[in-house]
Amino acid sequence: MLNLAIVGPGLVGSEFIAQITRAKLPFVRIVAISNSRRMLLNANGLSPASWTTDLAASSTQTDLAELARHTASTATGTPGTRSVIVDCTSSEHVAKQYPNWLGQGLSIVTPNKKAFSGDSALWKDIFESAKKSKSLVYHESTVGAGLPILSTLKDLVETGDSISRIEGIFSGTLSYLFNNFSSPSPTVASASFSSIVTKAKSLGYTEPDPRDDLNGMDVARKVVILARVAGLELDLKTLEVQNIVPKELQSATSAEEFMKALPSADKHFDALNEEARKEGCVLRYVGCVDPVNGCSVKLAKYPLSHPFAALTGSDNIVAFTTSYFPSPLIIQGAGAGAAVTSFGMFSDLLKIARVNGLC
Ligand SMILES: NC(=O)C1=CN([C@@H]2O[C@H](COP(=O)(O)OP(=O)(O)OC[C@H]3O[C@@H](n4cnc5c(N)ncnc54)[C@H](OP(=O)(O)O)[C@@H]3O)[C@@H](O)[C@H]2O)C=CC1
Ligand SMILES: N[C@@H](CC=O)C(=O)O
Ligand code: NA
Repeated sequence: MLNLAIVGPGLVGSEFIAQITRAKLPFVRIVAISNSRRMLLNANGLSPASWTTDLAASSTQTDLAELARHTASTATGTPGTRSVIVDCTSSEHVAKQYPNWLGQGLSIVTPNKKAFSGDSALWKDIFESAKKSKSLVYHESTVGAGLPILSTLKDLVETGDSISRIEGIFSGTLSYLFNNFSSPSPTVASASFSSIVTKAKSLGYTEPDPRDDLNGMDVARKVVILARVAGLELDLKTLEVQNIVPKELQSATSAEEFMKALPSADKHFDALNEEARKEGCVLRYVGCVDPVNGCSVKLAKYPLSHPFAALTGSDNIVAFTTSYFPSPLIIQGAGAGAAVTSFGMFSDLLKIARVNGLC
């Protein structure tokens, strides 16, 4: 069996529960669900049909240490059973628990970027703890949502390839935003910048706080994760990141206040777009990992003939230039949204099931 604790059943977490419920896998059971306030624990399995109302009615306050103890204990003394915490939050506090959880024999599946892009000491602790306790950590959805970007990179590295450059559009939100706002087609009249951000939020592409997308930090975190999986030492603190939020909006005290004020920046973005258009280019927000020339995260102009200019929807695109692939290996597709993100987490879960001989 795989006994799951779902931490953070928000947009992505509830879609994940829906996907595993639809799949009716006989070896998967949810033994805990917790949001930031309440939790449900049941070693025999929670009801996937009524978890929303059950959680809302629960009088048990969230206690992550108790949740971990409970979840780990459901596998104790039961050969062939593994307990997995599925962290669907964007919380740094939750991410900091991973080394301890892994040490208790719990495995981790997560789309939360915080643990892998934060302090490099946390990265080391996580993987050392996992190795020591033979626990598993999978985080495919932290880069390009469900697109097989990290598994491909890991395979390249582990088969002895040498990475020359990883370049791409890694934000579903910024892809959707600039594909619509800065279209290569002269006949497409773009909607206002602020209204496209609002649409991206309603489609579930943005971070819980859309400022984390627009300030470049979401892409920066992905670039750090890619660099580290490629074997480089990179830290958020030393990476140059272009924040596209105009200065006067940077002091907004909440996401709501920021979204309300965003239309005042529309003229600024219109001017940037017009400047690119006059040069025969479009605007795209791009991340790059380059072991020799350095890593970067910035808004840049691309000619209409460039593959980045032809992107549509919330697509991500990544080009790996390596010794094996001097003509780059390219992965492209929807890179944000609850369905594709959960797909990536579900595939990670199946990897754990395979290691355990369950499928
Ligand atoms: N949307 C996308 O396309 C993608 C998202 N991701 C990542 O997926 C993750 C989830 O995003 P999303 O579903 O949009 O986020 P939501 O804001 O919808 O959900 C977050 C959930 O986390 C819970 N939570 C927050 N802090 C804690 C805590 N300390 N303890 C327990 N639960 C907590 C919240 O509980 P409460 O309701 O009580 O606050 C809520 O249930 C993020 O890390 C995001 O970066 C990754 C790839 C793509
Ligand atoms: N907000 C992110 C979600 C996935 O990581 C994005 O837009 O790509
Ligand atoms: Na991915």
